[in-house]
Amino acid sequence: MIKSFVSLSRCISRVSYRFVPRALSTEATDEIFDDKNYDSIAKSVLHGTTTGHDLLVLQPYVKWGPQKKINTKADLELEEATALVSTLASWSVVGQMVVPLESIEKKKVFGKGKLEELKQLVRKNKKINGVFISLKYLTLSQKRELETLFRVPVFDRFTIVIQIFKENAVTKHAKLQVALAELPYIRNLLLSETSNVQLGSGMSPEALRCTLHARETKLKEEMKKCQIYHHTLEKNKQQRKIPLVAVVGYTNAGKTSIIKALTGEKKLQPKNSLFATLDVTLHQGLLPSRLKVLYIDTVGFMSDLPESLLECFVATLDHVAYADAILHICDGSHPDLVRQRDHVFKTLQGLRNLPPNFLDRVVTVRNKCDKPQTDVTFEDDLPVSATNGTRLAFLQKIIESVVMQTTNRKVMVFKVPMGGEEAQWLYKETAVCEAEADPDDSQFIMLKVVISDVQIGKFRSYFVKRRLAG
Ligand SMILES: Nc1nc2c(ncn2[C@@H]2O[C@H](COP(=O)(O)OP(=O)(O)OP(=O)(O)O)[C@@H](O)[C@H]2O)c(=O)[nH]1
Repeated sequence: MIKSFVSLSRCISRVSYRFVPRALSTEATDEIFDDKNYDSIAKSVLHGTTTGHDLLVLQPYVKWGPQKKINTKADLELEEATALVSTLASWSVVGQMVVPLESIEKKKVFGKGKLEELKQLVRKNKKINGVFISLKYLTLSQKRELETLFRVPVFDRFTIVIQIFKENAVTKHAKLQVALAELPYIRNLLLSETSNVQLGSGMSPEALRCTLHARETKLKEEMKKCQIYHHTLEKNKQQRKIPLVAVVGYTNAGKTSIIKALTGEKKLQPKNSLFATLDVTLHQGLLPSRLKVLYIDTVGFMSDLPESLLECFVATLDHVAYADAILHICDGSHPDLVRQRDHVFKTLQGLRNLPPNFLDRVVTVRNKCDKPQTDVTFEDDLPVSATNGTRLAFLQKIIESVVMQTTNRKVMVFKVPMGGEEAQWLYKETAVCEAEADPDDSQFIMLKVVISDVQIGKFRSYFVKRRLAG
């Protein structure tokens, strides 16, 4: 099962067009990222390479006690870890195993006996030129000890995921986020243990601190310059013209596919790849009443990601807090559905500035219902399929009812003069669902519209009050 998953994701072409709305796209100028001093430091700990690595993937698994994980199985975690590696172009998995432990050893991760076994395995197998230990972080001393023992570079989840982020970041905004995300990791790793462990970069801790600080300042300045996207959202939020629907979910659940199906936006290119979307993008769609909405495609979630990596990306989720509806996409065919679903809910609840009754805005759908499903069911989740369109029309109705409620919109019928300024205003400012001539008076038209309280107020002051005053 694991093998077939890995080979499937390998077969999928990685060369695909990523759509970034024109106004939000900013080509990266590479000078900002080109910093030789910093690059040598980063290389010494991240082992980034363009030629890739052939990895042995080890999934440590605590059998009991407080470190034991609930809601998942070691095999599923191993599957996710191998899928992470397979996401990287020119990296591959040459071996994979779950390593049962009584607890995670502070110094060397594994106990003495297990370590000896692994050392023999790695040294004997010439195909292995790196080991991925699927834990959030390894300390510098753990990394160095294991690298000395195995004689190949050792990676943790941070170093693998940061590679994926680097490969997938398209816009300058995303590239800056990734560059900022790795700084705390490098700082913690290199500066927390300098007394016992060689830095490897040949720099004094002070020089290292200065280099990291200078880079952070430079990246943050650049980041400020490229906030176009956030301004667009902010502006929309203030004007509250077009409702926002944030689409969130575990990575690879089908967020982009659902948006593509709901908007008919042909350029969107879903990928069978983890963290394919790193740039938060906006896509316009129409609800059944012809009300326009903006769908926001967001960065996929994944559990066991280091906090420093998430922090930068949580900023991209800020707008979720003021979205009018939140569409939570789950992959109903995934064996680890329960853990993935829980993780997304927990992350959502941890977001800043959440409005009261935030959960009332969340519509949870169980995507990929065209595939064999895991046997766990959640009563309220709507089974849909982005691939064959199952229940998408019904989903749009649900989104509409949530949006209508949160934005105080309602359906109203206006009888206005045919071709008059009231009719023009209603066509411009509201969503007109139906229009028909008044059967009793052909000079008038009946417009059925979706209109917000604010718009009703405006209509009154523009037309009704004026008419009464006149
Ligand atoms: N069978 C089936 N496959 C689907 C469905 N929806 C999406 N997929 C596939 O699932 C994979 C991931 O889809 P995406 O839409 O890129 O997923 P995502 O959640 O946006 O992924 P990230 O950007 O990595 O977080 C792609 O190979 C899709 O073709 C579905 O309803 N049925």
